[in-house]
Amino acid sequence: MRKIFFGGSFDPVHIGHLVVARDVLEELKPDKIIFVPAFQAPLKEPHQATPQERFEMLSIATEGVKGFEVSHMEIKRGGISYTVDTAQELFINFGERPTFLVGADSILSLHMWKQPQKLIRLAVFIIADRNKRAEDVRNYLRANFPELKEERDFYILKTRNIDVSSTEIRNRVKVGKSIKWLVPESVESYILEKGLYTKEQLRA
Ligand SMILES: Nc1ncnc2c1ncn2[C@@H]1O[C@H](COP(=O)(O)OP(=O)(O)OP(=O)(O)O)[C@@H](O)[C@H]1O
Ligand SMILES: O=C(O)c1ccc[n+]([C@@H]2O[C@H](COP(=O)([O-])O)[C@@H](O)[C@H]2O)c1
Repeated sequence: MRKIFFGGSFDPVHIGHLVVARDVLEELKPDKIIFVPAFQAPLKEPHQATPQERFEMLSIATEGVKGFEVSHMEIKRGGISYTVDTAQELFINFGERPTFLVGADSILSLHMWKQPQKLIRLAVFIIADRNKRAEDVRNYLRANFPELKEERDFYILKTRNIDVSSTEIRNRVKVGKSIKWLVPESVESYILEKGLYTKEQLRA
């Protein structure tokens, strides 16, 4: 496995994203994990930070980490960032099924994604078993996509469970609660510089 693509809104990137990517890097030893910030994630409200800001936060958070990269392919494409379109683009460029890393919570909505039947033929999924949901994921995939075979079309990988989401971070910011330690330290000065959140909201 040479490259693993990790899509998301990353609004903002948080330590949960970095820990899961690190666990997958150590376990599967791909050449690269490539973070792919969406221009606009499907099934989500418009993002708070701009695509450029989310790309830059990711670049700062992953700077100097061997094996981590950030791609602007979905930002460049614009519009709604459907994974099937990204998979198709990668398939054409590399001539093989691309591998996507997704959290267990996200894969459980696969039936609502654009052209899921086409997507599952085009791509392979590494599913990060967050919150011990491996059995839920297996049952869900068996019921909705019986043609998928574990260890061929999808892999379920145990990762550390860091209980944080970008929504929680944005909600904490709204009520003036600290987000220190939830976002990578290296991103804090960017956040302040861009006025995304205030100094008080980053306090320890
Ligand atoms: N704490 C976490 N641990 C493991 N995986 C995570 C974690 N948070 C998000 N992910 C996964 O990272 C990917 C990108 O997620 P995204 O950027 O949308 O973050 P999020 O924190 O889930 O955002 P939101 O709260 O806005 O839904 C998804 O596949 C998601 O399941
Ligand atoms: O293609 C779709 O219809 C689709 C629907 C929901 C989510 N996704 C992708 O799944 C990844 C995780 O997204 P999310 O919203 O579950 O955090 C991200 O790369 C999204 O673009 C893709």
